[in-house]
Amino acid sequence: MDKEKLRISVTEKFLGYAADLSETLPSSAILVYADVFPGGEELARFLEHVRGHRVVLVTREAGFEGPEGTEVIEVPGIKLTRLGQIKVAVLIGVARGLFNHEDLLICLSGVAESGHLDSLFILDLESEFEIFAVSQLEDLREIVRPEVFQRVLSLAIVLATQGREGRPVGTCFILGDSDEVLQHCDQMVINPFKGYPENERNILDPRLEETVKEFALLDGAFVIRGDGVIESAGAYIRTGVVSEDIPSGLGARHRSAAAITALTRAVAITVSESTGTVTVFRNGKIVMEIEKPHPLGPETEWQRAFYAGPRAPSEWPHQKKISKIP
Ligand SMILES: Nc1ncnc2c1ncn2[C@@H]1O[C@H](COP(=O)(O)OP(=O)(O)OP(=O)(O)O)[C@@H](O)[C@H]1O
Repeated sequence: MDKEKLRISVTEKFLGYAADLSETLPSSAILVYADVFPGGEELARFLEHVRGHRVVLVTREAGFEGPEGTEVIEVPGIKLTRLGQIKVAVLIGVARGLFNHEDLLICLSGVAESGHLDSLFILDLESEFEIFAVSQLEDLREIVRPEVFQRVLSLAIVLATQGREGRPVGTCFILGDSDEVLQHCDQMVINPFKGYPENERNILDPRLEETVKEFALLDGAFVIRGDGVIESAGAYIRTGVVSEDIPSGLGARHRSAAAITALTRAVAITVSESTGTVTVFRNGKIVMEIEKPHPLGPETEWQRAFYAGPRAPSEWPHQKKISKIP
């Protein structure tokens, strides 16, 4: 069989299963990893099929506008595992208020740049405690702007995956409730952000990316206000008095991150130097862990035949046509 046809037919089959399931299950949304499509045609047919259902497209492409009637979640431009992509998308969705613990999601994913969908997950957010404790983040918007959470999560994933100058990096970002957080912190080193005007130290400013990555090499944690202003880097969290809720077996960085979220309303995002795992903490609990993807081995003949690579959504030839679907 022609390789291109084979890839498209697998993707279409998965889209077909998802469409059938959306009729059978009381699902609240279908999440589709949009970057795997070789063109926009299959998606256009799918959207016609599932008209009336909520479809959320997940993409690594900045500024991508989905076809009319769809919502878009932008995930970091980093290759993640299939489940990793879904986890990050759900996490950002919850932080933005798009999903909550009552949602049942049908999720379609695939290997980044493979050009086809190959995985279907059904996630009942209330019961997926092994994957994420969604309810811990539902009030997050009250203290952290969603775009700040999204930005820091992306930075953490980039640091975890790429490290700095070829070396792994470990760090911790504490977001929100920063006045209270600072009450539990001492400086490990001189605070490099001290004295700068607020508009020059906001994490949403893309010009700060390299600075933040550089200061991630310092011992200690970043303390960031809910609106993105970085209050401190190199902060040491005093973890003397903490609740018993904190998971056992954590190292000092992860333990201090859990502790500060038990003591305040902040959310903490850690990057582990030893494993490359990104962990999100709230209320002293682990909300989600995103494992570092392992580098792929040499391609097999089957993979070469199959993984021809998709086009970016903006390059889809049918982008114009599908944008008309209500
Ligand atoms: N209380 C704390 N507050 C802020 N940072 C801390 C604290 N304790 C440890 N750290 C930071 O964590 C670093 C690593 O500590 P440790 O290896 O014990 O933690 P870990 O949780 O195992 O993290 P990793 O997985 O990154 O190794 C320390 O060098 C220090 O920079």
